[in-house]
Amino acid sequence: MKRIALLGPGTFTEESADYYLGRNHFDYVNCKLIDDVFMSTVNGQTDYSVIPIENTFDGSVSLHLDWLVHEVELPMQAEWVYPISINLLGVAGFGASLEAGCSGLKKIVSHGVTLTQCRQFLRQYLPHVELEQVGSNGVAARMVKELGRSDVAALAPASAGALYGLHTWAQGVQDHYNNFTRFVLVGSEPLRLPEKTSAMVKTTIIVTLPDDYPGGLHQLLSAFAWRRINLSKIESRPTKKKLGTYYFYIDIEASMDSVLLPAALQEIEAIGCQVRILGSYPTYSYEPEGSKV
Ligand SMILES: O=C(O)C(=O)C[C@]1(C(=O)O)C=C[C@@H](O)C=C1
Repeated sequence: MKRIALLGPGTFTEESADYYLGRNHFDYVNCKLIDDVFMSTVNGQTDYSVIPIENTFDGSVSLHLDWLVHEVELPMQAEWVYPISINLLGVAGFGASLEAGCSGLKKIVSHGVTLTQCRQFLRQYLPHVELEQVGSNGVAARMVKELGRSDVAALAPASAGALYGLHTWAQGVQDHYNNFTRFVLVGSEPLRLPEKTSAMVKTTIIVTLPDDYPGGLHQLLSAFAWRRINLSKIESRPTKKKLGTYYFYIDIEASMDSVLLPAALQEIEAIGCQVRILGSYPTYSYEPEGSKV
């Protein structure tokens, strides 16, 4: 069985892995912090890591992209998206309805990204409550269970409530209904997900321009444009070498096995750009009741 490192248990990452990987072919290795997730595959304790990299509303998870670019050499081998439905979970007791302001509730624990995804909800219903960030939503739910205090609650997935026997005070409290997170599976060997069909192969690259000069980015993009290769994402990120210097993180809707993409990358290198390929990998879509996202 392949070993998969992920934030867990009781996290959205774990829920998404259950949907896309399942437990028949994979052993999950639970980690408390994202650093441990990355390092377990780097150190060979696991074959792959599952990493959340982007959310519909928060955009890129910068810390995780930075890990992939600066800290580790773990190629991307698959990508999937998963819906994020956030619940308010607690031990029985604070009891008052949300409309009444849950007046007994003093503290909410959650992952920072999840707190951001519930900002309007928190402002509207729980403005008096102290917020505490922890390394994952699973850790948040476990804390609430262990504390056993009715004035502390977690924002976490339904699976965390089931795992720790918590009461669900409110369901789907994220500010936006259409809330999805994109995850990548990284590791040294290619992997086709069992029983899932990939819609497309994508390639992710990092490009550094030789210099800051007029039209540099235009020149880079034209290598894709005239070949009619679609880019689904481009983001500039700091090189971390000097303030005001950037590289481009680019998702391309084409495979490195195609004829056109390697030629485009050669052209970009010929104009002096540095190109690093983070992965060329199948993407998988969430299909609720047969309809594709
Ligand atoms: O803590 C969790 O539940 C996670 O899986 C982590 C994580 C993240 O790091 O972005 C994953 C998806 C959600 O958007 C919020 C948190």
